[in-house]
Amino acid sequence: MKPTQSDPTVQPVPAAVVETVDAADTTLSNPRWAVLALGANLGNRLETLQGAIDALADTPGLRVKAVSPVYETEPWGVEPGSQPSYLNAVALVKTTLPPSSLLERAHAVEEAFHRVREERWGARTIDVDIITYADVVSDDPVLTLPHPRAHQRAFVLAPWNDVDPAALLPGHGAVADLLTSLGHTDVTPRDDLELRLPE
Ligand SMILES: Nc1ncnc2c1ncn2[C@@H]1O[C@H](COP(=O)(O)OP(=O)(O)OP(=O)(O)O)[C@@H](O)[C@H]1O
Ligand SMILES: Nc1nc2c(c(=O)[nH]1)N=C(CO)CN2
Repeated sequence: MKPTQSDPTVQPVPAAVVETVDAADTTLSNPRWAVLALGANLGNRLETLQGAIDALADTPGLRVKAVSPVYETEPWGVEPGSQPSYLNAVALVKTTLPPSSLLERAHAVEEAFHRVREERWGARTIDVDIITYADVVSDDPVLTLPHPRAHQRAFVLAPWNDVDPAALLPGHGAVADLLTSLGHTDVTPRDDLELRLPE
């Protein structure tokens, strides 16, 4: 960090101290893999998914490394026929952001696409969930890791399995096995649609 020129109260930090602090901050040199699930069932769903992926890619400290195929999926957890169907996809990212900052960024992206939170599992322009962050396990309700319902959701497991067939869901096992037991229930690949990996 450089001292600001304009603030006379800020003392210059000796270069050796900066180096020591940076070296201790393992996140700077140690990006973590995270799996993000995206879903949209209002508005122009594909455009919104792409916009959300592009916005995530514009985040300092975050690189989008892979984007899954797109699936058309039946709304999960609600009365059948009560909501439009979703488009779902998964993005694999590498990030130096800590989990809490990644969640903040996910929420900022949702807000940018006018996500409204009214009811649980209500229809939405965009939802960005953190499915895993490295091998972190946490039961904090603000950020539960892995996502507590990911193992029950073919709309997460099917696209995740496509981009990472060897993936493991901490505490639950291989994604491929979870998907086999669950079946590709209510999820259909949309081979006519494609999300771009940001440059
Ligand atoms: N792994 C996680 N990813 C995203 N949000 C999480 C996670 N764990 C806990 N949360 C919390 O859940 C709250 C509700 O999130 P959200 O409104 O996206 O839920 P939902 O998408 O409707 O349902 P679900 O949590 O079942 O996917 C968020 O404010 C967030 O703090
Ligand atoms: N098909 C589908 N159903 C859902 C989805 C979703 O993304 N796709 N998200 C939910 C809350 O996260 C609740 N139900």
